[in-house]
Amino acid sequence: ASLPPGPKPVPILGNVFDLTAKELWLPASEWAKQYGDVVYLHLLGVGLVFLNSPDAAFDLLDKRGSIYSDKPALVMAGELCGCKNMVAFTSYGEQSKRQRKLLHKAFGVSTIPSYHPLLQTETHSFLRRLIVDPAEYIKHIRRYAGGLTLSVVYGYEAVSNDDEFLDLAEECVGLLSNRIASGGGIWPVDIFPSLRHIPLWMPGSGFKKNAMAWKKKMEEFVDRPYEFVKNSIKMGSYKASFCSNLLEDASVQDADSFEFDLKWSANSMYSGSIDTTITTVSHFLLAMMLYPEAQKRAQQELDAVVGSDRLPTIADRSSLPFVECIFMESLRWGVPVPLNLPHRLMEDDIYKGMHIPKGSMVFGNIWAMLRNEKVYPDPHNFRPERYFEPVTREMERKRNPKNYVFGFGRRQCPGMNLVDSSVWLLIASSLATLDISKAVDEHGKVIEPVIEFDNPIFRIPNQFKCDMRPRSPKALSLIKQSEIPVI
Ligand code: HEM
Repeated sequence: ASLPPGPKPVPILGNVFDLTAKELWLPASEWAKQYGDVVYLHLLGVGLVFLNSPDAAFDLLDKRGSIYSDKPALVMAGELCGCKNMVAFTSYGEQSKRQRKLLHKAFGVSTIPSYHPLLQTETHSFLRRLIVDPAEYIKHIRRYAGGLTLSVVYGYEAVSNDDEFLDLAEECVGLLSNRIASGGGIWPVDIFPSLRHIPLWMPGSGFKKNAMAWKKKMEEFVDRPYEFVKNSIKMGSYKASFCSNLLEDASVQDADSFEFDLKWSANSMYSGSIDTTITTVSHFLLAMMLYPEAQKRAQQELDAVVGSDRLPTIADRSSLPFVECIFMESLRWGVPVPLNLPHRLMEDDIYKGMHIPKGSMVFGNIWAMLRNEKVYPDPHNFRPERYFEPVTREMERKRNPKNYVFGFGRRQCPGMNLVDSSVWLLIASSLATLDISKAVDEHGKVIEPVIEFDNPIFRIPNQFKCDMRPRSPKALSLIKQSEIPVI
């Protein structure tokens, strides 16, 4: 069988550059139009495979998950910086299976309601921060996602903005996404592994010195919050959390590596939740600003169902079909992780007569799937009402963006059930209380947002100008009244 079709290899280093280019999903989707559902590209001895349709992604990443669930072994990020034990980086095998079992135990559909009160508290704090300083919305989303994860995972309540764990976590997530995994996590030492032996006194060894410092930080980030949980359990005063629940559940503690698995899985959730939440919520804000009719319609629905005397809760969800459409369309239109995270193929494979070589890095092209005009007519526009159009059951399932944005098969996002509640609540609560519109300059002129995407993995719109204010004096007092004070 021959290799899947694809573009001609570009000159060696040019190709590495291509891989780390901004918005790689755009050229990848052009290749999809030209070459079809499975596109192959060769890069310095490694095959890159793009799966451009749901069928191809499910057939391989899901149905053949036993060979498509490995992760590329990254020398710099994994080995030198110590990230290889984080769930998103662990190679497929016993360790990754044990870690994912712990994550499922904590974040399976049935456990999510136990987090509802916490989601509410964090959502309200987010709204309070947002109305004080709307221009810094990214900072507030980061703080929201961080605070939520610290409490869900460690039962730790951040009490101030300069909280030591929040600071440590932000520093480490920043290191991970801006330094260690920037440019797709590919470093010269990943291409020329012998560079790992370069002595520290030699020019060009700077990456190794950095790696040593970063590794130390990452380990601190893994150990300290975990020690906090263990100490609080010892002292007898703690809040139920992912860690405490599992530490008290003898049925999951059979492996010798239990503690190791637990503390690295816990930490992985922190890293997994920040950029993804920033992307998703930024796109929601952007859409509300650019499509005011959709915003109005959702607000009318909320006013009719929830009224103006209280904030929405998860219990209102089934009575708010249009808000649901806004949530789904924000995921579809935003495409938070457009090329998924790469999976590594563990054995040679044949698919529809094409030979896919062992060791290939396989990307699910979620961008192409969610911009498919056959499933989503007028795909570049934010049109939440599209989900009201009557279709067959089969199509109903097929067009639900939640089936794609969280990835595929055995590496699918373990946070997806949590996100389904947390981001929904954040969207519903923001719509109920805020008017979101384009900012206006000092001369009263509307500022058109400039939207660019610099991050190669997560489709995060660079910070844009936006106006967010309480919809009414009553909305303002609801935000202010809700539970704990602003911190
Ligand atoms: C806000 C929306 C989020 C989106 C769109 C999202 C999306 C994704 C995607 C696309 C993957 C890769 C799946 C694959 O390789 O096939 C992933 C992996 C992962 N996500 Fe999420 N995620 C979100 C939030 C979260 C949250 C809140 C958590 C933690 C509580 C989390 C934890 C993880 C972890 C640990 C992995 C690695 C799984 C593995 O490699 O086995 N994510 N996520």
